[in-house]
Amino acid sequence: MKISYLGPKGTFTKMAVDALFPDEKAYSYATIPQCMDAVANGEMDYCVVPVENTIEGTVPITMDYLIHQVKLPIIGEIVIPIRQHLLTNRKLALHDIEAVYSHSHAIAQCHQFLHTQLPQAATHATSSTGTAAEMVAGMEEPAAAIGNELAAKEFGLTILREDIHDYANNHTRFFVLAKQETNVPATIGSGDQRKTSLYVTLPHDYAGALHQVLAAFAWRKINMSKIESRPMKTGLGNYFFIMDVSCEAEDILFQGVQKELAALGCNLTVLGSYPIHAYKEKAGANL
Ligand SMILES: O=C(O)C(=O)C[C@]1(C(=O)O)C=C[C@@H](O)C=C1
Repeated sequence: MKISYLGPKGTFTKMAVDALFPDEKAYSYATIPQCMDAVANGEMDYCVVPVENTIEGTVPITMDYLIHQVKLPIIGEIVIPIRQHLLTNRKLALHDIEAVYSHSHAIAQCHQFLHTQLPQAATHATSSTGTAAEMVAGMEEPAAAIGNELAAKEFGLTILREDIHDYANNHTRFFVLAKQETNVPATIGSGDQRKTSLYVTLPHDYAGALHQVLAAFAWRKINMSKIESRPMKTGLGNYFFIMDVSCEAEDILFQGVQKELAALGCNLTVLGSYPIHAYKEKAGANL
């Protein structure tokens, strides 16, 4: 089994891969779209991609690429705790740090820390937190990376400040994508708890359109755990809606929703029905 993930080493995505596929070979790619392409073109069996963070919300590149570019079913989900640390290649005083490197989502999770503790430092977005750690490891100038303990270990960095994310409850949700709906690998979980992700486009803009969509789920008592609007990229004000619901796409009630929305002229596309992996933090792990 081959799994692609956002590399190089020491990324949060790698932590998710290690939890989901402890015994499989994982291959690092430089970007999230490259991870997905590798599954679409058959190089890899699965990819693990970040989709949503407690502090910063959706990872737009993942959802946009999944919906507009590659059609890969979601076959699993994992949520892992995120601890952001300030990493340097030597002992430095905070006021001497001139630049901070990290993934844009990691920088966004630490805005307040950067604003109050490192006002002099320029921030630079990198393709992942692992890339930032790798870059900072080789720098002469006083710079820091934002990343996890795994990255500190992999690249021999010092943790100058621990837990610099602005809100204590910091978690990121990851999807497992496959080329087609398959038997889900046992480590992802067969789970009693399952979800379906989908998106809905409205036929046109009219009063109560979204209300009608929501009502189709509501009166069938299908619980919706997330709804988000994303631009259709066709013109200002044109949006579609991504939703997560707590049932299977095969559920008779869900099929009723599909029929009702079709009758209203809406388009409902299922992105996947999948189990939720129960993440267990390793005892003593500082991750
Ligand atoms: O850069 C990493 O370490 C990643 O795995 C990417 C990513 C993300 O895109 O949200 C994953 C988890 C954290 O929220 C920060 C960054």
